[in-house]
Amino acid sequence: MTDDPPRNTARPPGTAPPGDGGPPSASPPRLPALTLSGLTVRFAGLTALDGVSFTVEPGSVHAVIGPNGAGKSTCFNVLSGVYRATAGSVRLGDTELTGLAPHRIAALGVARTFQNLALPPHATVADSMLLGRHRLTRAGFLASGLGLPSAAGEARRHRARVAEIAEFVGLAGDLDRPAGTLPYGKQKLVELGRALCMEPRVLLLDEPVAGMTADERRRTAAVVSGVRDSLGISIVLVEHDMGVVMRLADTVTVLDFGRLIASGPPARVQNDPAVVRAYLGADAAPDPADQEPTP
Ligand SMILES: Nc1ncnc2c1ncn2[C@@H]1O[C@H](COP(=O)(O)OP(=O)(O)OP(=O)(O)O)[C@@H](O)[C@H]1O
Repeated sequence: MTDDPPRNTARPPGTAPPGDGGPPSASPPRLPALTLSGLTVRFAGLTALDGVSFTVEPGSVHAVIGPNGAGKSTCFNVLSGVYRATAGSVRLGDTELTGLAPHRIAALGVARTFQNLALPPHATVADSMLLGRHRLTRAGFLASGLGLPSAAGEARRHRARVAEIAEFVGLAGDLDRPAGTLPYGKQKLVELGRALCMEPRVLLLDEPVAGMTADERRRTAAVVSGVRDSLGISIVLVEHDMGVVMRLADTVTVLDFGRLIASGPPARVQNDPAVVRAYLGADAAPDPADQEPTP
């Protein structure tokens, strides 16, 4: 893969995607913040998330990091509706997401990618990405089945939007290839493209660069920052690659044993003694409480 930044050929979210019917608007509406308040998840005696609260500001990249077992995936699974919170809430703007089924949360504009590839193995890149437009499709089963002009027109508009998004993520030349035959890094970009095809307001990225070569990591990081900068979509990023986290994130929240131990700009969080201790062990950084007071 090359390392060119993505070209801004995609329309911002909320500006009438093809097939969605509404008028295009010149300036995108202000996107809502995603707010987690006191989020707690317990599994039979184990507290995987313990009263976690933070806000993902609109149009920002918010990384959630922490050692293995810290609760990052649990947090993602609650945000996307796969797990139910034991207590606390998740809101997108004024809309309560807590307890909604995954498809309802997706319909409200929260899209996610998965840690492991979840692409249909034989489908082309274009068809895999079209799956992301399912909820925006208006033509009924009958109209599509009978090949009515209205359905054909809508299908054409969806394919045009898929082509725009493919260009944005750097897959314009791969649309007709079976997704399963592409290099791993490009397959992950197909997943990202499919999530963008949902015209999301919030994108949840679960370890987007895991298993990639250095080149693929750079390319994917450039696409992710393009999604924020050009499309204004809020991104929640769970990622173990600290280089990518520090480069991309506007805010970093650190979890450890299900608790939030630090949250703030990357440079500050990186030097937080509690974070250093969580990653490197109890002896790695002095606890300020243990230090002799200076005379
Ligand atoms: N469905 C489940 N049932 C029981 N325990 C679970 C379940 N999902 C997660 N856990 C437990 O909750 C804790 C947090 O797990 P989680 O997968 O959220 O951590 P993580 O930070 O994503 O870890 P990793 O970086 O290894 O993926 C762990 O102790 C894990 O074993």
